[in-house]
Amino acid sequence: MPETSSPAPVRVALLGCGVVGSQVALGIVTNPIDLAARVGAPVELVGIAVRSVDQELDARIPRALLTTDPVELAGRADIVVEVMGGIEPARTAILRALRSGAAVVTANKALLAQHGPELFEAADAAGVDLSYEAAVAGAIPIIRPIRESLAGDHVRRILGIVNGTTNFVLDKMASEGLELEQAVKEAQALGFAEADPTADVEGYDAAAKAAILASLAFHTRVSLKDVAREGISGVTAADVEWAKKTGYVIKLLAVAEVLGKVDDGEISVRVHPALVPDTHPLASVRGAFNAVFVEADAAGDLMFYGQGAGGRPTSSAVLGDVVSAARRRLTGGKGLRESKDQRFPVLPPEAAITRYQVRLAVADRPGVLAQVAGVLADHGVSIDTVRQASSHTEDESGAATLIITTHAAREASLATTVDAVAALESVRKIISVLRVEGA
Ligand SMILES: NC(=O)C1=CN([C@@H]2O[C@H](COP(=O)(O)OP(=O)(O)OC[C@H]3O[C@@H](n4cnc5c(N)ncnc54)[C@H](O)[C@@H]3O)[C@@H](O)[C@H]2O)C=CC1
Ligand SMILES: N[C@@H](CC=O)C(=O)O
Ligand code: NA
Repeated sequence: MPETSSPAPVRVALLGCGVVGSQVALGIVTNPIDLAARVGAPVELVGIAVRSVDQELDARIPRALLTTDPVELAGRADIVVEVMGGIEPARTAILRALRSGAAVVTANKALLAQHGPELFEAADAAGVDLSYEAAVAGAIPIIRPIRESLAGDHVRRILGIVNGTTNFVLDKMASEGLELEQAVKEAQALGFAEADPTADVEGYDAAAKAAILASLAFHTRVSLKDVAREGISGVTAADVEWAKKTGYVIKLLAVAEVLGKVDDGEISVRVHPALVPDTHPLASVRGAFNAVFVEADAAGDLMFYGQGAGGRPTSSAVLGDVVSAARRRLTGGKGLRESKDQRFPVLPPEAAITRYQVRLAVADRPGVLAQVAGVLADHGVSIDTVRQASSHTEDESGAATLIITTHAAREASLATTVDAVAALESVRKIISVLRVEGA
């Protein structure tokens, strides 16, 4: 019988062995036969970069692979998996890997949203893959569907719950009446939160993911600084309670949409807490789960749902990218190029079109509602619904509460209108202003 030579192993370097990295390592070391069968060659873990070689490690992960030099390790592998987080040394290590001809798999949305162009150019120049399925919505396959499956369609709008921590926190506030800080601590203990949870709470993590999704969906480079961002630290227990009473739930949403012609318009990309009707599919997304709702011209509405955070779920997306990159390594061919030919202008935040629900405390006397409605009309903002709660509310004693929901208008005119309403003598206080999406 002729002797067939077995293919050389595909060498994988793992940069980071924390919540995600440890699960990736376990996926490789505990599953070698399956991985080899899927790839067509053995997959060999050649090193693991960590901050300290004394860090806790699952006994199945060989300690001998540990190093504290991620940049050096990045130069001696066929595939480099970056799950350290942060900007440096992740950026330098990835550039080193790409320039040495290695494919890179990363979960680092913060890095991609800030330094994407430099990294994609290095990947294009080397003709290798730079894959990042885990960077948006953890385990949910969303990068590949938008980048590849929908590449022949026009995406009009993306509405996503893309941060597990804040969804978990808002859910805990609504269902168990927990305070925000207490719920954040639980999310940290469960491994959902970023190293600094401010990135989750203040919407930076979701904004980075929104930039990545918008870039792919609209074939335009969108970076973190293009995304209007507001986190959930201003959301109160009373907001959550009123949302429920008025038929909504509060979600931190990432919104990316084309305004105007689908192939020649302008795009708006933003992250903010929003009231979502309790009948909308996104309203039923609980805990740390994520969901991305995509509206495309030909495909219509699509929804992608699953675990958006956590070590094991996220490792599924990382390992999927590793298998794809390893297969390409074996079969040959260049990595996928970045698609950035459309160049839609990105609108400033004030040009976004949205709806507001304004909750305000007003003097409890006749004629006040008409006054407030008059100000809205003067500013060309039309009212969808008004609700008046009984006097002596919890928000302001001796006052009545008005809850006004507007029709869609430019963000700038809605903001000016709220200022004009606040200036009325009969208005004691604007208690909260929340945007309404998905209605
Ligand atoms: N935890 C999650 O649910 C998800 C995390 N991600 C992303 O995955 C990446 C990693 O996140 P986690 O695993 O949660 O972080 P982690 O903090 O649990 O782990 C980080 C690992 O990288 C190592 N590391 C950090 N800086 C290093 C340096 N300078 N040199 C050598 N090693 C270094 C640490 O020793 C640790 O092993 C981040 O980019 C994060 O945004 C993405 C999706 C979900
Ligand atoms: N901190 C992030 C982790 C996944 O990207 C989140 O909470 O979603
Ligand atoms: Na994903």
